[in-house]
Amino acid sequence: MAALAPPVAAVRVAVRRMLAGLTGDGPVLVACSGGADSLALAAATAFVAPRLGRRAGLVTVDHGLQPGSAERAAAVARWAAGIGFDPVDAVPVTVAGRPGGPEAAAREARYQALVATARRHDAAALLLGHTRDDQAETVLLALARGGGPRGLAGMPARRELDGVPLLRPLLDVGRDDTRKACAALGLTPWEDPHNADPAYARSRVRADVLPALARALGPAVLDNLARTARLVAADTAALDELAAAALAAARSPRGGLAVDALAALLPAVRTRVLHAWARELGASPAALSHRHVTALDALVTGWHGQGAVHLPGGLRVARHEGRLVLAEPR
Ligand SMILES: Nc1ncnc2c1ncn2[C@@H]1O[C@H](COP(=O)(O)OP(=O)(O)OP(=O)(O)O)[C@@H](O)[C@H]1O
Repeated sequence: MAALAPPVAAVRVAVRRMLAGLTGDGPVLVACSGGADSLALAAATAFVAPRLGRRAGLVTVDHGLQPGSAERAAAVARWAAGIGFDPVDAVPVTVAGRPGGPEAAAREARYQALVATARRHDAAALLLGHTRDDQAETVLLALARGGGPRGLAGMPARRELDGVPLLRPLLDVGRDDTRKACAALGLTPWEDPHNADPAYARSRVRADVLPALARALGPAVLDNLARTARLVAADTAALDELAAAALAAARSPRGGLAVDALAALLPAVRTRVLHAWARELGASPAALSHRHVTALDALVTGWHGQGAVHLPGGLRVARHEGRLVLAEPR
């Protein structure tokens, strides 16, 4: 018997690690575009899941944005059914008419369809094919955009979306390995033209910035960026927990938050408390910026009788009798 190619083994090990601790009886569902990352993930899951006593399903989304996209989705679904995935779904979505740019709209439509499919099948988890390279790109983009620790924490290996556990087993596997794994298994990945389109910041990071960094600083750069994300994610989770407890303790029985309690907090905890509270009041997370939180913070730490702070969604927060309170809309 031919020896197992190391990249194939690396992807299988990563998937086995992630699935080993999974609870729930339903199938695991691989989100597969047909690209090298999710194709390698799918092939590994088809091998590993049954050996762990789990059913493996696959879902592919047709964004309908390129000629031939329906055929691509159908080809992925045929391949999946042929190697034993069950259930297999090819789900068409409508991207036009959603808010945000085309990339954000496609992403939103994709996640909605993926999660809806996972719920329909009572899936134990939805598996995504993001790799260490994707993580490194995410961290660099967040750094360049001033995203703060939450951005630098990158993509989590596990999180829940609408009750569905989203898992990213390949965050420690390089894109090189997913390509090599596909080649070793005789699989031909679909090349998404968007991935090479210089109109997208992520494509430019992928094609120009990361290779330049690796040339200048050595190939460990990718690993180091991904490790940075893990370290920051752990710190961020700890700060979030402290902030949740501090928010509960700062609530005033008369409504709003007590300024004294807020003033006693460390700045990193206080800004998180204010951010969480503003979201609770109804400010949309996407529109809530550093500037808004800084203005709220000034009501606590730089008080000089200033007026109410305006938050997204027409909300106004004022300092009143030692509390931060939601002011009446004008
Ligand atoms: N059309 C799709 N249908 C199903 N899942 C998708 C689709 N597009 C992306 N995904 C899932 O989201 C993950 C990230 O996709 P994205 O396009 O951001 O990265 P990528 O590196 O190009 O991944 P891939 O090589 O697998 O296409 C994919 O690995 C896959 O799990």
